[in-house]
Amino acid sequence: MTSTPPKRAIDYSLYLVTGRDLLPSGKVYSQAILGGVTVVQVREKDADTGEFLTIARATKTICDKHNIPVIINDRVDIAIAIRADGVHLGQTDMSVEVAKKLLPPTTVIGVSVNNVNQAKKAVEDGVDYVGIGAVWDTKTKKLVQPVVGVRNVGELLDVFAVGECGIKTTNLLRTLHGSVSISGYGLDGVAVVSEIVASREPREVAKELKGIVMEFKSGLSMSNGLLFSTSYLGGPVTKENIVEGVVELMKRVRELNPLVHQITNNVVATQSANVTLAIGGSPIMATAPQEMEDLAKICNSFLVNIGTLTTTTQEAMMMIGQYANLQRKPVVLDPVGIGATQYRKNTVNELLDTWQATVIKGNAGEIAAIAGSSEVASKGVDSVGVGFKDPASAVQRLARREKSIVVMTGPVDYISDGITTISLHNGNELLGKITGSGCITGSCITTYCGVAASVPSSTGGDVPGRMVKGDMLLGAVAGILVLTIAAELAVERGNVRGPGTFLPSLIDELWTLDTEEVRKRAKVVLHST
Ligand SMILES: Nc1ncnc2c1ncn2[C@@H]1O[C@H](COP(=O)(O)OP(=O)(O)OP(=O)(O)O)[C@@H](O)[C@H]1O
Ligand SMILES: Cc1ncsc1CCO
Repeated sequence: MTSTPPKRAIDYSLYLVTGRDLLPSGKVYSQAILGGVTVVQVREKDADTGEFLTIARATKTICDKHNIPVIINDRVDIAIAIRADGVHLGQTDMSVEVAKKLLPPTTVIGVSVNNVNQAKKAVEDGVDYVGIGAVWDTKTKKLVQPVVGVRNVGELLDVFAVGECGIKTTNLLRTLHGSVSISGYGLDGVAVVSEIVASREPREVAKELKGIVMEFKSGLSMSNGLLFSTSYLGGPVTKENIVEGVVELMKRVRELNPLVHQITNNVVATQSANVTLAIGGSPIMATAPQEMEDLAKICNSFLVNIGTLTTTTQEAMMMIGQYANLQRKPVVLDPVGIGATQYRKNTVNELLDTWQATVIKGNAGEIAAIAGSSEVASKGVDSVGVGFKDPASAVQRLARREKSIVVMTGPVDYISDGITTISLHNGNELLGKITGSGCITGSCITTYCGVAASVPSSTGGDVPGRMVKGDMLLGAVAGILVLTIAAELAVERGNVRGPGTFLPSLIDELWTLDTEEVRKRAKVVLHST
């Protein structure tokens, strides 16, 4: 009996797609490989057969020297001729079934997929890997299929795994993070074209890309795929640990006076800045796109509130989130009134497709609109009705889908990072009677998240590969608890006669809030979902 030799095991971490661009000297090639490229695909869409063969052979010679596998795009005959390690087939190329008949059984076969049905078909056909793409729009090739988008990759990963297109050093970590599937699968690697090929420093670029992929993969395996979970409260997640964590954050904000950038609406800008000051932060409300890059460098955290969206603020919002992701600093999204207009919906979708939100905060109507649920309706910026039947599950599901902390406000507030789900039962109904109480909640959350990164974990550090360091779940809890407990105190003081006198009293109580009061009053419930 003869047994078939095994296929070559391929490390897909950094998958370079190229062709003659890196030949003939081969120097750039070697540099890219030395920098960390783990597999090369030769893709030549315009070359005739003789030319393709020459390019493929030359590539194989260089890759063999470095023991790097070579995959041929589309041309099964060329793969056979040069004894390539694999073949990559597009949806309009030769079928997997026919390719398998022609190729030696040791040849790895990969397929490009763009949606779940194509991924399922590839698995049925018994391919060795799938390339999901294009994840971002790309100038490298004319796209014949729609862009998948980072937030939709996870759904495909639950079927199968690997890399993609349109990846750059600037969006790589966000791509990896945003693609984790609901059940915790991540990409095995990423396919890169122009970022390396068009670079003057291919070795350096490859090294940087490889470093990010490896850091992410190690974090994902350390956290059993739950990389987007951000709780490490210094021990088990208990009510006591949560409240002590909040107290620590209150002290930190007062000590560190974090700089908190806020693009917010013009209804609440002044009260948001005052609330930020009252809890110990330093607000800067800036909306010009031209200043976003500078602000991203100096601020601790960022709030994006779409309450009075304009084309200018929309542009600034697109920019600040990307810069925040690059700086690995927290960015909080408040999708005010998202259910009211198509413009708001489209903008929020575009923002979430472009950058990773650390926290998404909204009332029940806003959370339902983002989740695509019709269970809760909105009226303008307000939520209508009693809310979700199972609010804890609703926030947990959305947190998993968006890989972010989700906060849903209301008489009871629900918070989840996709793993831990908490409800908070403090507050006063006057909070529902002033405009912008949700918006100031966003300012508080952003301020505490800005210092959460600086609170060392007593469990011994952070999981590598996260978008931001620090316990962002705790930052979100702190924002809500501080505001709602201060509201209780403001009303109990006795000089509040209605919404008009409530707001200044609330700001006073935030200013003087004692950590002991928070320990005493915090009503925290942990949910097992
Ligand atoms: N009836 C209530 N009882 C106690 N706390 C409340 C009540 N209503 C709202 N809150 C608190 O007020 C804060 C804001 O929540 P709310 O859901 O009212 O925001 P919102 O609808 O987005 O507000 P806005 O659109 O005016 O900014 C939360 O911290 C929440 O706990
Ligand atoms: C009333 C209102 N309109 C746009 S933003 C805002 C503040 C409360 O969300």
